[in-house]
Parts: sequence; structure tokens; C-alpha cells
Amino acid sequence: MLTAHTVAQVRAAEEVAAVEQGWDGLMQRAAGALVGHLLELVPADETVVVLVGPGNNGGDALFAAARLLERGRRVNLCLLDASKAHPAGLAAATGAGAQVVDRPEGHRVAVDALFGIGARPGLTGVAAEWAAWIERERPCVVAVDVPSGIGVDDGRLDGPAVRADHTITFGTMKPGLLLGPAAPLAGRVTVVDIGLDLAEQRAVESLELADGHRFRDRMVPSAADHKYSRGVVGVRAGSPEYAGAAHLCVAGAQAGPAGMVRFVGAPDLSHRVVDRAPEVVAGAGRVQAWVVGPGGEDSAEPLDAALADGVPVVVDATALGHLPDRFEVDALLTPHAGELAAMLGTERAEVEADPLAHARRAAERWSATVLLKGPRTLVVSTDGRVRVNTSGTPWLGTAGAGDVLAGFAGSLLARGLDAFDAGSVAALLHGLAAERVGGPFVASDIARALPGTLRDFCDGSRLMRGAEDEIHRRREEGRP
Ligand SMILES: NC(=O)C1=CN([C@@H]2O[C@H](COP(=O)(O)OP(=O)(O)OC[C@H]3O[C@@H](n4cnc5c(N)ncnc54)[C@H](OP(=O)(O)O)[C@@H]3O)[C@@H](O)[C@H]2O)[C@H](O)CC1
Ligand SMILES: [K+]
Repeated sequence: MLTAHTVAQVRAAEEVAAVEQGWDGLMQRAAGALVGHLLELVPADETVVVLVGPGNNGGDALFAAARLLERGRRVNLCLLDASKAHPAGLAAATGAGAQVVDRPEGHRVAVDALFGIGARPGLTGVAAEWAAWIERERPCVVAVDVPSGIGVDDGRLDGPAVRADHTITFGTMKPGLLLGPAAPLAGRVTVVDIGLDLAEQRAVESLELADGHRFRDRMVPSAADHKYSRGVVGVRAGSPEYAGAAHLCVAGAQAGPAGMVRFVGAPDLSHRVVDRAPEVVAGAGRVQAWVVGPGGEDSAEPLDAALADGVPVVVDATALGHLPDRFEVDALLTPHAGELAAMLGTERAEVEADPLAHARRAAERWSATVLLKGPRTLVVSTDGRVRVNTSGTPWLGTAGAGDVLAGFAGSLLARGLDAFDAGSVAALLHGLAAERVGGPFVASDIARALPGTLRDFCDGSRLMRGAEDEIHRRREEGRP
């Protein structure tokens, strides 16, 4: 699981680490980690330009520049404000032979050390000009800790920011490297250890394939299980206009770990669903979770009927327009930015500019877990936990992909996962299934790839557990 921490959490951990390592020791450790990656990333014959800001972020890079020069690399410095550059760092870099230049133009590799976690979002003045040069000329950019100018805690952009190819970040991910419009500016992110102890607190998490072990026992049936004990997922989706949404939502539900899918809809649509998917049982009956809304009629009736059962529910598409005042059951709302904007009475662009704040508002407003679909799907729980999904490909922007996701999430809910886990596991596996298929694809291809992806998620954890057991055995036997 990837974890990200806020600036305040990082600062607090730095205070603790500095007692042991000293502030200078921390900065040297950050600089050392940076050098290791720069030596790998930058071709030996390139002259690197380091864009140096007024704080410790610039300090990290100045000490790294000195060490690069000692390793025979060529380094120039662009100082945002010569009077404020980290004095000891500047002395080290120039002492090692770094040249100060006025402008970054002409360089093909840049290190962005303008601002780190101490910065407000949005660059101005010369920093903005340098960011514009990067945007125009597209040199290879390695950002120190974060791309300068991003909203570190929320991923917002408030004016120009640096676009990086790589970000070397210290101690932990930062929320802005994972979510919001800022995340793509970080490029490939590498977290390096500088001895911060952050394990317990976290602002944002991101599930990975290797996290299957956390869910395996709640998804894979045991020998004692039968179809009902595995959970029944009910689907109320589709309409004469969007009959396909019923098929796709059912296909997503069938791809999950529940033991049975029920479909409730108009007789004609029910016949068509069962003709295509003979395992489906049509008609009302007991379920452990409902999925309501994909391609559905614009009416309050399907969600009201589902809520009357008092079981967990996935609420998608048209059903998002008929929400109760607050949910009394465990609910997973799955809007895209436009739908969330309509729910909150705001504009789509506002949601896209700050997805986290809007998802949080909705989670609080309706007392429900909110899965906000997008390039980085967010899942926000009622108690404030946040997961962001990093799997998937842009090919997922295809008709019906959301219907499959809703059905699959419903199956996880019916199997007993809570809305937060069901939403975040569904988003992860939906994205991994898309990566597996490759693209271009249609939504049915994703539904077909989901069972294998789910199996890998669970099996991978078995392999990992095998490895953990082996490590444990070796330790007990005193072997390395
Ligand atoms: N604490 C440590 O020893 C370690 C820090 N590490 C690295 O340090 C940065 C954080 O460094 P910090 O000095 O706190 O902050 P910055 O380098 O990000 O820059 C702060 C200065 O920038 C000014 N500022 C902030 N925002 C803007 C802006 N939008 N435009 C112009 N100027 C801005 C700010 O001025 P103020 O007026 O707000 O005071 C500061 O002068 C961290 O990211 C690491 O890279 C290492 O991790 C090692 C340990
Ligand atoms: K930076």
C-alpha cells in the first residue's frame, strides 16, 4: 500500500528525526538519496541545470549538486534569489565548481528545487518564467520532493507549476503527488527513505496488487461456502433507452466474488438479461447488497425500493439524482465529476480543480462513502479516510466502463467488504483489468478480464504469504 502524508505530518516526523540525525544530517541524507537517483537518471555527458529556490528544498539540491560535481558531472545553478539560497549548500556547490548562470535556457536536463513542502501553490515572477520554459522546451526534469508550485496537501493547482518527468520525494508520498490536477505533473515518483517514522498516520492511501493478502480471506470462498453464504448481489439497472447498462452492470456483478446475481427490472429487460446471462435470477428476493442506477430510469423508485431492504448499496448514475437526506445503510456513491457537481450544486470544473474537497463534502453531506471517478479515482469514507487509485489506462474512458465498475463493487459489498474497501478494491481491479486487456477495448472486455484479475490479486497474496513464511522460517533458524 502506498501512503501519503500531509506537510504537517511530515514536519512533525522531521522534528523527531532531527533529534537523532540533526537538521543537517537530514538534509545530507536527502541530498545523498537525490544524488543516487540523478546519477542513474541523467546521462553522464549532460550539463544539469539546478533551479534553486530560497528554502531547504534548494538546500537539498545544492548539496546534491556539490556531490555530482565531485563525481565528475557538470552542473550549472540558476538562483531564484541569490541572497536567499541556502548559504552552506551554495558554498558547497560553488566550491565544488558549479557555475551560476542567469537563465536555464539551453539545458536539456533540469533539477527543480525551487520549492518543496514549504510552498504555497502557484508560481509567480521568475519561477513562473522558468516553469514556462519547461513547458515550452520540455527538458528532462527531476523534481526534488514535489514539483514546485503544486498544492502539496490537496493536489490543487493555483497558477503555474513545474511539470516533472521524475519526482524524488522524501520519506513518504505527498497527497499532491497522487491526486487532483497536480498528480500528473509529478511524472514517475520515487519515495526515498530519510529516516522519518510516519507509519501510523497517513492522509491518503493507494492500494496495490500486492495488497491482495488484506482481502483474500474475505473474497475467496472456503470449502464450507455456498452461493448464499458468498452473498447475493441485486441489480436494479437499465431502461428501454439504456438496456446495455443492465447487461454491463450484471456482467460486472458476475465478475466479482459474490455467489449469485439477482436482477430486478421491467419484464422485457429481465428476459433479455437472463437470455444473455442464464445464471442470473430475475425478480425480487433477498440480497446482501444492491446496485442501483446504471442506465436506469430517472425515478426515485429503484433506490427507495433498494433502501427498504436495509442492506448496503452502490448508488450510480440516475440514482444519484434521488438520494435520501442521509444514508442509514453502508452506501457507496459512484459519481463522475459532472454528477458530483450536480449533487453539490456546483460546476464540473470546480470539482475537477479540487476533487478531494468535493468528495469529502459529499461523504459528509450524505453520510456515505464517495467514489469519485476520474483519471485518479478517489474513494473517501465517512470517517475521513481517503484512497486514490493509480491503476488503469486512458482507454477506460469508454461507454459502459462505469456500469461494470458499479456491478463489480456491488459484488464486493455483497461478499461483506465495507463500502470503503469495496470501492477501492473495485477501482484497483477495474484499472488492473484494463491494463491487462491493453486497449482499445469495450467495457465488456473489462468485465471478462475481471475474474482473472481478481484471482491474481488473491493468488499474489498467497505467493507473498509464502515468501513471508519463508523469511520467518529463516529468521527462526538463524539463516540470512
Ligand atoms: N527541514 C529539513 O531540514 C528538511 C527539509 N528538506 C527539504 O526542505 C523542503 C522544505 O523546505 P522549506 O525551507 O521549509 O520550504 P521550501 O524550500 O519549500 O521553500 C520555502 C520558501 O519559499 C517561499 N515560498 C513559499 N511559497 C512560495 C511561492 N508560491 N512563491 C514564492 N515564494 C514562496 C517561502 O516564503 P514565505 O514568505 O512563505 O516564508 C520560503 O522562503 C522539503 O520539501 C525538502 O525538500 C529535506 O527533506 C531534508 C529535511
Ligand atoms: K521542488
